[in-house]
Amino acid sequence: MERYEILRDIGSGNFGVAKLVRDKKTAELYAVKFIDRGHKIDEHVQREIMNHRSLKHPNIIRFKEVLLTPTHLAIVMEYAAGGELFERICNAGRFSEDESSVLHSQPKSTVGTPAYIAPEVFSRKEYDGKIADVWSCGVTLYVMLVGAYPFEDADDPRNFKKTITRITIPEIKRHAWFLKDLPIEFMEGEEASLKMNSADNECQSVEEVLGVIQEASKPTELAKGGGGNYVGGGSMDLDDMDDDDDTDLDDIETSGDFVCAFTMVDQSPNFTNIEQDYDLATESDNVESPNDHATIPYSYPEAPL
Ligand SMILES: Nc1ncnc2c1ncn2[C@@H]1O[C@H](COP(=O)(O)OP(=O)(O)OP(=O)(O)O)[C@@H](O)[C@H]1O
Repeated sequence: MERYEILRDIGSGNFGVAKLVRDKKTAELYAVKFIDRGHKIDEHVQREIMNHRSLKHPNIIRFKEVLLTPTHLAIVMEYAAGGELFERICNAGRFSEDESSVLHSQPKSTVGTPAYIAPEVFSRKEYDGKIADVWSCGVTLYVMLVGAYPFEDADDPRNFKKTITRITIPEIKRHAWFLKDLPIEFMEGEEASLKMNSADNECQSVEEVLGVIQEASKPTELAKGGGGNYVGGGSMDLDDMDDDDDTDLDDIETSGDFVCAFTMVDQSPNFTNIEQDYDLATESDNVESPNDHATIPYSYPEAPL
C-alpha cells in the first residue's frame, strides 16, 4: 500500500516520532505518530488510541486510522498546523491587563485568575484543594477547546461571582455549549443510536483498530529476520524517508489552525476477531513461536474521558 508520502518530521514525544504525511490520493495532509512495534505497544497505548478514536469534535484532532509498517505502529490523525500551544501561550502573554486588575482586586487569600477559581474557594469556607484544582483544570480545558470562559454571562462578562452557582449534570446536558457539536456517542435516545451506526460505518472499526494494535504489540518479525505481516509498508516505512526528497514543502499550507478535513479513504484489510485469543500461527508463516507475546486485554472505557 502506497497511500501516504512522508514529508517531514513534526516532533517527537515519549513514545516515538510524529511526521507530516500527504495522502497521495486526496493530497490531504495528516500527522502520523510512529511507535516502535513490540513491547511499547501496551494497554496504555491501546487506551490512548481507543479514547482518541472515540473523540469527535471540531476542536479535537481527529483520529483517522492505525496502520502497521514493518517496524512501527502508525497512528494517522488530523494535522494541526498551528504550531505548539505552549508557544502560542507565550506569544499571547499570560494575562491581559483587564484580567490582572480583576485578579488584584480579589481577597489576598485567593490566588489565580477568577474565572478559573472553584466556587468554594470564593466562599472563604474550608475547601478541598484537590477538588478545587479539578474545577480549575476543567475551566482550563474548556478555554483551550472553546476559546472563551465557561459560565460567562455575555451581558456581564466581568461578573465572576456567577461561577459560584454550580451547574448540575441535567442542566449541563441541556446546555447549548454542551449540545453544540456533541459527538454522537454521547447523544441520548433513538436518533443517537441510528446516527452512531452510520458513523461507525465511516471509520476504521473498533475491531480493526484493536486488531492492528494487537499485531503491533507482538515482537516484530523484521527483528527476527522474517518479513512480517503488515499493513502499510511502502512509503510508510520510516527508513524510506529521504531527507533530500524534492517534495516542494513551500507549497504546503501550514499557517492555519487545521488544514485538512477528515476524509476516509479505503480501509485496512481484515483482522482476526479480537475476542478470540489471537492465534499467531494463522497470522504469518514466518512466526517462530506462537507463545512469545501477551495479548493486550480489551478493556477500555467507551464513556467520556
Ligand atoms: N496531529 C498533530 N498535528 C501537528 N503536530 C503534531 C500532531 N501530533 C503530534 N504533533 C507534534 O509532534 C510532537 C510529538 O507528539 P506526540 O504525540 O508523539 O508526543 P507528546 O504528545 O508531546 O507526548 P507523549 O509522547 O507523552 O504523548 C508534538 O509535541 C507536536 O509537536
